Amino acid sequence: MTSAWHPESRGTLTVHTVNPAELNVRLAQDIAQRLAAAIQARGLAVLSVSGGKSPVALFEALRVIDIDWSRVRITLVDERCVPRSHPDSNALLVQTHLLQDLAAKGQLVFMVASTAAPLDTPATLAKAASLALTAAGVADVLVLGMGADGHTASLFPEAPNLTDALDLRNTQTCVAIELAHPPANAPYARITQTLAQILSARHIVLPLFGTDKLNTLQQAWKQATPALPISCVLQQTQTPVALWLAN
Ligand SMILES: O=C(O)[C@H](O)[C@@H](O)[C@H](O)[C@H](O)COP(=O)(O)O
Repeated sequence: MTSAWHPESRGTLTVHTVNPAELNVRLAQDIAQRLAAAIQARGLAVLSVSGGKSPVALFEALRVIDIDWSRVRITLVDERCVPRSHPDSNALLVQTHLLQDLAAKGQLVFMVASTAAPLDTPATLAKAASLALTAAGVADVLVLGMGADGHTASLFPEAPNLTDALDLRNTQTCVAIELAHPPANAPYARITQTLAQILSARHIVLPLFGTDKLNTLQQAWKQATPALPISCVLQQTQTPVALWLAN
């Protein structure tokens, strides 16, 4: 973000600009409060999380907060098509950093991304993940990340089926994404919630650190464009979105 640009809250989009050292703790508290309120209201809560590196500190801050984790169902916003024991598996990331602590043991409904069954293809994994998402129910909180290229979840600008995945009339909840040139740090086929599924959440949070991402955010702030899939989340007015920015 250029120093002159500070996004302001607008409509269903709330901006929290926070001291970087406090951001994950404050966001974890906000998420925990929302999950506790959902448990109070409906007897259970659903938390849907993205992978990547950014959420690790958030998961560590979240897992020590004392809510009734046995009533929390956790799903993945997206997953790499690797075994769940693979170091780049988002499922493993959640298992390692969020569920490590007893207090965070929860009823896990995971998007299935294990290649345990050798015949599993990204398409069959996406189907299995759709079933898991349906079983979990509407996400009370959905945590997004964003790449400097403007992707979110595994909705990458160059995904061959991006138009379908962004089409709000698409009734699929999860689709396979197979990129001709996947990111070097995670060169895998993926499965991802569709935009419609992401926006079915009751509340979306997007924590962002780093100037490169804030510069991308500034572009996405202007208009919705498939060239920056995150812009389709920022420009919609159906679902509350909270941006948590490090100042
Ligand atoms: O599986 C993934 O990689 C994530 O779901 C992805 O969408 C992530 O949120 C962004 O790529 C940002 O990743 P970082 O937090 O590592 O920058």
